[in-house]
Amino acid sequence: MYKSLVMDRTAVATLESALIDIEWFDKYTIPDNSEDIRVVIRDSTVYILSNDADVNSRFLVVNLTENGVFRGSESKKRYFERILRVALHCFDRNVSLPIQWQAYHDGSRLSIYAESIRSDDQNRIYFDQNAGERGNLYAYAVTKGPQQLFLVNPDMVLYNEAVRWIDDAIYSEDVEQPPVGNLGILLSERIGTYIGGSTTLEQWLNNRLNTQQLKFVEKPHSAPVRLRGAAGTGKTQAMLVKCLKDMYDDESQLNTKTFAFLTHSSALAHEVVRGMLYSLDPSGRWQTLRTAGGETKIWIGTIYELAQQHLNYARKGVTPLAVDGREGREYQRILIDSSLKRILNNPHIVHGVLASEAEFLARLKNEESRPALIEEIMNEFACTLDAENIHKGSEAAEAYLRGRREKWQMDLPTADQRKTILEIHDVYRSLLKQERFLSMDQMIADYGRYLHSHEWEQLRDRDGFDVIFVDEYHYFNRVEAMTLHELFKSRAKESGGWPLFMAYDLKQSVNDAGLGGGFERFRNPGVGKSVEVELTENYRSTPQITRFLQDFDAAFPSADLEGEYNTFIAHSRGKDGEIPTLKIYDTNYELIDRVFEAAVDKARRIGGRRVAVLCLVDHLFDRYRDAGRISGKFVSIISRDDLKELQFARSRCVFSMPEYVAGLQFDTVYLIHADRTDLASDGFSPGARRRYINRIYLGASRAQETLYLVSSRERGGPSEVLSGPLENKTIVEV
Ligand SMILES: Nc1ncnc2c1ncn2[C@@H]1O[C@H](COP(=O)(O)OP(=O)(O)OP(=O)(O)O)[C@@H](O)[C@H]1O
Repeated sequence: MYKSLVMDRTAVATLESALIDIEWFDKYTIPDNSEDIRVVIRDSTVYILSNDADVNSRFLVVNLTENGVFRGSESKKRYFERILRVALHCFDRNVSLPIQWQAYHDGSRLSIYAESIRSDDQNRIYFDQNAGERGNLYAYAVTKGPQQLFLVNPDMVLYNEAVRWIDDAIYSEDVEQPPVGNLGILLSERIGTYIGGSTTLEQWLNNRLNTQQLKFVEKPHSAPVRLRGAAGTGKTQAMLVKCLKDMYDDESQLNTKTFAFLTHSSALAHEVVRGMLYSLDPSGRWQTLRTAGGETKIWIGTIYELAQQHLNYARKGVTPLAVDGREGREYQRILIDSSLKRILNNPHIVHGVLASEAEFLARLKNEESRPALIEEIMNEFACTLDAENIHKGSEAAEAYLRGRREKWQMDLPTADQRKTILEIHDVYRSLLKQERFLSMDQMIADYGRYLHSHEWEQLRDRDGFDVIFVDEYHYFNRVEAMTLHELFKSRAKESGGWPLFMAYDLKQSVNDAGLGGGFERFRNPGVGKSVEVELTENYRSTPQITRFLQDFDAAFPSADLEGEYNTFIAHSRGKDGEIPTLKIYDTNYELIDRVFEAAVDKARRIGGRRVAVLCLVDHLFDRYRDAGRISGKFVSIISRDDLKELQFARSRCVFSMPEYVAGLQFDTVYLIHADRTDLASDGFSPGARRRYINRIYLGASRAQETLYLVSSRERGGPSEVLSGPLENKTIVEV
């Protein structure tokens, strides 16, 4: 019924974190308790305006007609979410666009994918970022499949009609009263606001931070600092307090420094980090700050997004393959499986290279242990070959064949075995190429080269940063970590080193990315010798859950990882709660039925986004997600980029795997399938064992109040790693 929608920046930011249902798109109304934003209608345009809007503001204009952005779309909600994010990106410059959206620029025109790359239709949404030549963002069309930007032209008559009444709407007193009934919108908090609570920056600095956190926050910008601490010790919190404090301090002085806050996941940056910043300063002032020279003061996002900004891949028609989500990994697994099969049919390998490697060949051929083997190979590709830019025929390959291997790496004692892995890798790369996919590691390798180019040498003092914070440093592989110091402006170096602040907990990493390049890169991350600050008090979990985590700690291998791996878990600062429990069911079906019954019951009482069922086994996770018996009971998070789904949980619980909810916390966690079978199988190397234990630790440490571990007799009963805690009664069987 309306032809266009017009919103100012603050209204966009408010709606971007709101829960919007499909009904909202019938009327575009806002609840009347929202003090900051209001709706005004003029002709056939809806204006959603905040108190900040004035004639000089920049506006988002959306074409709602039949030829507009929702044309034929079943998923207006998702399209609209993306449009809002593009608007924030365009207005603030410090909000990045996830690389999976494949943003493509041409002059002021921009297009992105309208939906997840998992969806079949390849619709793209089109924008003009300088509509009417006054910096407005006009979302004007959608096409099936990508088209040349200059061929998709905006309807400017509609645009002019939409902006004609802006001034009038801003000063208008006649605000639309919302009808009674379901408006389809709930103005809600970001996920990070829930983690950060309602404590402001000042309160944190005056009386909340503990001594160690304060010590970290007060560190000067003259050397890199590494912040180590177990899960829930307040690493992210301390990093954000420091980031905001340093930014505001600089603003009140010379106001020259620019800051970057990097994480490994785009959604974590956008939902959690920004939400926590909003908690620290609800005015949101930090996001529009500029330096005296007019530069955006803070940039928040992933290193991939920075790489994409600089390399502009979308223009070149190649798609980076994201592997930290379930689908990306599954796809990678299929490619590795095909590559392996091809190699096993290659007589040159089977009868030549592996002629005297009967045992290894049998391992490659064994179909039963294939999934575990593929897992190992995937880790070898990501954390050694791709991370170090090693491939068949390259110079580095020679060193790979003969070099010494670290204990954490896949067990490949002979050159012939490694040669075979290189061959599999080579086939895998050609399969990727056929699909015009680029792995993230290849993208970062290219980015590393770009950062050494003359072009960057010219641009770094304009586009680089003075201070860089890196959360989740344990997810950064060696090559990614090496790009960090190239991102500084050249003036950032003070006497001792560069201001790089990194937080990590190697035990939370479910792959070995953080181990590549040895521990030296933590102590000296290429920008000078780092100073260590260790956090030891757990603020997330109850004393009972913390005691279980301490006990479980003994299951980790130690010694060989030079102290960086070990984090000390001291006591909890939380209130007392129940002792974590272990539940054992006879069959997988019984397990899943009972767990979801209980989880949904709890979700109804305390809210779905506070209850999580986390599965430890990939194939079971996939199977259950499609199982009719629990459908409708959960929202699933199958990649780190799905975090927004949490907001739609309501009375359903969250269903995911530990690695996709890293950085988050839940009141209640059911950690399912901590079964004996997994560690008992032959295919498990020491590395795979460590990663498995990391996964349990990561999952269990998401719980604040209540933790259940759940096993199935069908898969051998409780995992052996639980025997210590069971003996010490830090977990009790019920
Ligand atoms: N000094 C403190 N006093 C009270 N609460 C705190 C303190 N420090 C952190 N917290 C709270 O503890 C919770 C966990 O903090 P945070 O997410 O920063 O931990 P983390 O070390 O980054 O955890 P993880 O590594 O598991 O992601 C948050 O709710 C945070 O606000």
